[in-house]
Amino acid sequence: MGFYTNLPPHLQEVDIIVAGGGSAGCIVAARVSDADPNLSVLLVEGGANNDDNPTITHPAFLMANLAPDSKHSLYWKANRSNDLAGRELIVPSGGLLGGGSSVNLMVYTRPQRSDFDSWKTPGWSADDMLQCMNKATDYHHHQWETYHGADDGHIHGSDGPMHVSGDGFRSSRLEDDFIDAARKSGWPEVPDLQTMDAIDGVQRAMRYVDPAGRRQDTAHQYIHPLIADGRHPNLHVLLESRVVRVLFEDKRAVGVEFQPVSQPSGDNDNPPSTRFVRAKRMVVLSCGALGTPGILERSGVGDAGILTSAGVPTIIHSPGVGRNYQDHHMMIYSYKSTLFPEETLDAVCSGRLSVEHLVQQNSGILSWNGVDASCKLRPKDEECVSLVWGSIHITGSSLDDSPDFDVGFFSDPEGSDIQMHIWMYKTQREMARRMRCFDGELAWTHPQFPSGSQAAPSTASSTTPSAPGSPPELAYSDADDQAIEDWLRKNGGVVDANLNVHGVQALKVADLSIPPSNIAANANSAAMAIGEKAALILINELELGN
Ligand SMILES: Cc1cc2nc3c(=O)[nH]c(=O)nc-3n(C[C@H](O)[C@H](O)[C@H](O)COP(=O)(O)OP(=O)(O)OC[C@H]3O[C@@H](n4cnc5c(N)ncnc54)[C@H](O)[C@@H]3O)c2cc1C
Repeated sequence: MGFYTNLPPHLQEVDIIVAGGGSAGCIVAARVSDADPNLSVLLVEGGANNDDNPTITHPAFLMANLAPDSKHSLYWKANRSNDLAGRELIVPSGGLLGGGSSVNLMVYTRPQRSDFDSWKTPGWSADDMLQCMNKATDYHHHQWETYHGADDGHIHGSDGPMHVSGDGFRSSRLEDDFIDAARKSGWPEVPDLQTMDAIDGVQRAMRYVDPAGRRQDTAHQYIHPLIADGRHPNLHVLLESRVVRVLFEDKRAVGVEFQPVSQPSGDNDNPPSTRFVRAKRMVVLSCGALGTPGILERSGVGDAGILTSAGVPTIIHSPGVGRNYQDHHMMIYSYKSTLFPEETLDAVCSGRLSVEHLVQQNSGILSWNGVDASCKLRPKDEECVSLVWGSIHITGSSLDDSPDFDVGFFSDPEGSDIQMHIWMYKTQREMARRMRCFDGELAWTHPQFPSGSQAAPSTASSTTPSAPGSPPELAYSDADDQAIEDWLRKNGGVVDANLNVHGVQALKVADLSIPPSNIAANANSAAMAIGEKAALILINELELGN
């Protein structure tokens, strides 16, 4: 059977609990349960099953999962921010089995080599992570690609569960138009921008969509096949059950407390009823960059001051938990075009074409995610450097206490992060203006320039720090530098290179909350690589399959 919304009596204790069934969590649970049939694995997911749900499997319905009332996404409300004109930003993340991979835009992009190497963590170099990304993917080369002999089969994966293709519906006229306009703006077409080295160009987009037009999410590609094949009775998935906290005995993780979604939330006088499940060998947290910090803090692992204010007894003072939140800022500027309606996703998104009609007709447009070209453009150093971090912390011990969530966007006192956006705005606008189908800006999605302005220029200013004062400079040896780096890492870090949470035993984290710094790409490939890496670490440590 494999899927439950009520934990059956025989599953009160398992070997491994994976909390959170998203991009990384599904991979961890599937790989370790497949490695050893004697190992019982329980994946606990807060959201619903995604199995064969048409709004998930058909790429064209992607916007339905991001509607304000969608049960497929979680919406994290940030604090009101003066840096954002007084707005309370909402950050979405996946909220059902498959997590972000079930609701994302399916764009296949990968980090740059320098992103991984800058983590400076043994075992997590760009070469290590390339192997993990490739383990997850089966890349279908498209007819337009010419590799100049570069791809000897090692750049992209060829036998992983997640198919990547450029097949299915494409709005070819628009795609060619954009690529041509980018070239006129000085950005050439590059056949493959996902080599981890290529940069400064535009590419015809590849997608996490298989050649038959189905979304590739980690639940459909890793979990469902194992549950269906009848050979993995050791893999169990508990759905609609939100993990509240990790249970500890003598600082060893021994299970989790969870709250079935069907339970009323309760209040101070009548707290919601919760349940428990025990893990004999390991608990792995994989609830995402916004979900995992709260679980750690409710469990007593976090900054002691924050835990005390929230009424949670401290088990380990770990000041890095919930700190250093970084994200990709996404701005959408829209343009009017001379395209025909069938060359856009408008009719699907607006509801002019119904889901039922399109599915009945098996329409080709169902396979389309609306992204036919993408680019990776690097501004010059003097144009911007963005190093702004936010944070997310609990304010109370219950799942329903709203987090204290500071996105940190645009909060750099030097303004470097906003300069990045100004650069991006101008760059994309020059491309759009060079497209043949360009028919003007959709004004309300653009900045409101003063009347009479030609919408010009605000240039980035160099923000070189002032020179040090009069004392002679200290001389540092390489070993001194390493010592400083180690101290900084320990002070801010939450997990070690094997994903163990500092200060406790039998607890690991495997999701996008662990990277020391952000990556320059859409994040799904990195999240999946973390899942593959975590599985390798667990299989090795627990000597599974031997
Ligand atoms: C709208 C959107 C569009 C995106 N587009 C792209 C794209 O085109 N290409 C790309 O590469 N990347 C894209 N991304 C990013 C990418 O999908 C995510 O970065 C990635 O899925 C994160 O993986 P994760 O494993 O860290 O977390 P998630 O995939 O978010 O997994 C976390 C899981 O934990 C569950 N959970 C949370 N709290 C609890 C709890 N208390 N108890 C139990 N379960 C819990 C959630 O329901 C979820 O299933 C997009 C993301 C979003 C939100």
